[in-house]
Amino acid sequence: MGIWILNAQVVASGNELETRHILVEGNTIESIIDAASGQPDTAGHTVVDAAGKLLAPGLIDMHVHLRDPGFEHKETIATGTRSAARGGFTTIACMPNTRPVIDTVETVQYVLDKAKTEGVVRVLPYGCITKNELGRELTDFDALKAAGVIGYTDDGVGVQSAQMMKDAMAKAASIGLPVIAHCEDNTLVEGAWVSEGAFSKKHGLKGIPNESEAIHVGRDILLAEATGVHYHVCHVSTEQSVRLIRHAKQFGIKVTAEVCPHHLLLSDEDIPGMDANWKMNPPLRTPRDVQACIEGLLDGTIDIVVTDHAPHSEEEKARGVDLAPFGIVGFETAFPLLYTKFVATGQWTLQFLVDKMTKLPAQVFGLKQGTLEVGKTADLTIIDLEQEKEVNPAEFASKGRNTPFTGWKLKGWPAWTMVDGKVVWSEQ
Ligand SMILES: NC(=O)N[C@@H](CC(=O)O)C(=O)O
Ligand SMILES: [Zn+2]
Ligand SMILES: [Zn+2]
Repeated sequence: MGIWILNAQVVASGNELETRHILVEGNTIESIIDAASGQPDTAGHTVVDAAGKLLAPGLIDMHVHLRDPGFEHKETIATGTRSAARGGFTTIACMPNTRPVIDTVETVQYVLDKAKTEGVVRVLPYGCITKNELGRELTDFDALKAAGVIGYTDDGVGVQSAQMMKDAMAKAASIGLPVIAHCEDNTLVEGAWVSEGAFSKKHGLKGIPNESEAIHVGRDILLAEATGVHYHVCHVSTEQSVRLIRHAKQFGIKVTAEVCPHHLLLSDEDIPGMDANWKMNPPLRTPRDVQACIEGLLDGTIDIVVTDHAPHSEEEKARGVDLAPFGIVGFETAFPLLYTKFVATGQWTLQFLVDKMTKLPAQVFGLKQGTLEVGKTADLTIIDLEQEKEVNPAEFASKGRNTPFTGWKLKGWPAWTMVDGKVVWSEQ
């Protein structure tokens, strides 16, 4: 007995949709048939009616924070993966800035075990570049790889020493895994929480300059060229970073990059006041930077979209902008935000958005998921492109409520998520 998904709208190309019936048996996509050839015999099978809704490969998010172990008051693997499922994600890659950080085989094992027993989506862990993310000593890359990490990163902080980064890249290159970099030069940031721009000027605040990010991007591109590593840039937010990555790609350097919905949709000029739900790292930059990120995504300089889902407790976010931690949640608003603001407005095709969240992340990180094909594992997402509702953090499956998008009226809400042939979330 399998599951027939009937009358699903699948992306053909551009904005063109085709109606398909899809049979899932066990954990596999058994057949995909053209609806024009008639209704299949569904006797003995479960039927899911997807009429009028988009069926896409399960969304993939290569940059998320699950907070487990150590910060379970912010999120757990159980709540974080449910939040991901609700956002239409079926594969997520989690950052190692937990407590303890993911810098030992035991912690990798803990995350993988917990994901298997309590998680509802695929969880791929990253391991730290340096022990405790302190930037002083490299972790055991070989042991972490054997334990199952898919790349190395000190996300949350930048690797300050160029020599340390070069050693990390050389080692990662020798064992065929990528280095994923949070790009931030601490000496240029010191205590600021917003970028240098209209908001910081208006309020007389010290601003974070664009160079604090781009200086690392430039440095690391040169180190990637020297070592031959696959270098992936986290949460690109500045015009200068986009320019450097574009140039590096033209030179054939193995660099890839990601951008978050908030850096495509918000600038520092949108910050309403001293509200920590608008505090994230990197900060919201100027409208010019937002434009550069959009252009970078459109011309392929930026390869993929990620959420950087970064839940914090309400109590932590209420400490005031100086003391509150950086970060906003992202799983449950990512697709509706980008669909409503870029696809429904005619700026991007639906195919472009779906590819940036499925096929391309799979390609960049060498995953077998990300496409809709017979014989593949059934990781699927049904999205209601027409349903319109307001962002309401009280409805989130995440423990985090920290979002600047509260009250935004959006379309394109995920309605049903399947991982490995099992329905892990359904609107009804
Ligand atoms: N993005 C954030 O603002 N915060 C992240 C860290 C990070 O992604 O650098 C976090 O762990 O909270
Ligand atoms: Zn980061
Ligand atoms: Zn992050």
